[in-house]
Amino acid sequence: MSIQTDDFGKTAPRVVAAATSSPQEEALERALRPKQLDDYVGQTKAREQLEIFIGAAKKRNEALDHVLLFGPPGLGKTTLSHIIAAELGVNLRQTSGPVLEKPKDLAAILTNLEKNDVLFIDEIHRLSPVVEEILYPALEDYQIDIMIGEGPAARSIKLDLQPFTLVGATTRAGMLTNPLRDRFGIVARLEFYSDEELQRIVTRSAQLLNAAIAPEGALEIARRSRGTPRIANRLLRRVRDYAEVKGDGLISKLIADKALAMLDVDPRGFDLMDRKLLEAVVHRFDGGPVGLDNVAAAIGEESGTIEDVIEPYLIQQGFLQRTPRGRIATLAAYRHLGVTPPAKTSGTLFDE
Ligand SMILES: Nc1ncnc2c1ncn2[C@@H]1O[C@H](COP(=O)(O)OP(=O)(O)OP(=O)(O)O)[C@@H](O)[C@H]1O
Ligand SMILES: [Mg+2]
Repeated sequence: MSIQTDDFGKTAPRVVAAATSSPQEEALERALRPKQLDDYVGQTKAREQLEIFIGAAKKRNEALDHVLLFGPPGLGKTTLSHIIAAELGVNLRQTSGPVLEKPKDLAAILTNLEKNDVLFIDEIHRLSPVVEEILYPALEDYQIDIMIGEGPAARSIKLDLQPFTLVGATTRAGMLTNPLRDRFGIVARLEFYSDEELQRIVTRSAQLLNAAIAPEGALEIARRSRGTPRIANRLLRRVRDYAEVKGDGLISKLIADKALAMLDVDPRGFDLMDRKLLEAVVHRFDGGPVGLDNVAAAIGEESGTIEDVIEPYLIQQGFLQRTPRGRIATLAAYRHLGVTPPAKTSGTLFDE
């Protein structure tokens, strides 16, 4: 039994560069997904760690320690979980936090795992407390307590499980309960990719899609993908269409540039929502600091989406700062919008 995990609870309002994927896109993504650690570009730290721990677990014929993968959408958490199972040479069971409604849903999956299998729970921060409860002894002692029968005749029995590895993925590590977080032996934070890494991903994907691409064309797509492989692959497909209709099929820098401009992806890779957010902070809140909820109301977006999907890249790129008093637009944000920054600037406000 494997469970589809599509888009539970994820909002994907952005047409151009939403980092979350739609069900149709899932199928396309599967085709482009690297299958081995060697093909997994970037994330050097996470990859090196996993290489060692996977090697050691295999040598001892033991289950790999439980792994928590966290980071913004589209950076390769699901991909990495599949690779972990493939490298270990074991089965992968896939489910997600919101799908597991009752303890028995999880119990059914756990009791069916074979020795050293990988159980992948996506959006693990959305597990219900009662389900999480039965996960603790499973993770620690490979045992679960389940209730048999109902009413006065009900009793709890202990079941032994096969040793297994839980791979949990989340965009919000902060929302995990402490007892759950503490049970992961390996914690890997996925980072935004560099232009060069994304260029390699785009080039590889173009090959798989049989699309002709110039290195500068691949770089142009890479530079405008918000550090995110999912977006890079998505832009590649759109640019390929453009190249076929408006050009001779080759994805050159010029073609990529024109296609991306048509798609409203600006030279920094920001899309409409990114610009809307920066504009709101700059124009409506005088550059901040402004609280997340106020920004959310101003741009008509859920605060969770802003926090998980939109702002991490803006912060990483130095266009926005997250402070205890709220969000602040940096000098780079003013420049990007072509707005003159206010004359009076406190020192901390604009250190880039
Ligand atoms: N390191 C990588 N090398 C090559 N391609 C990658 C890499 N990481 C991700 N990709 C590509 O990006 C796509 C999206 O990755 P993936 O689905 O694993 O992201 P995710 O982190 O699970 O996102 P979400 O949080 O939305 O579930 C994959 O289809 C894959 O083709
Ligand atoms: Mg995923």
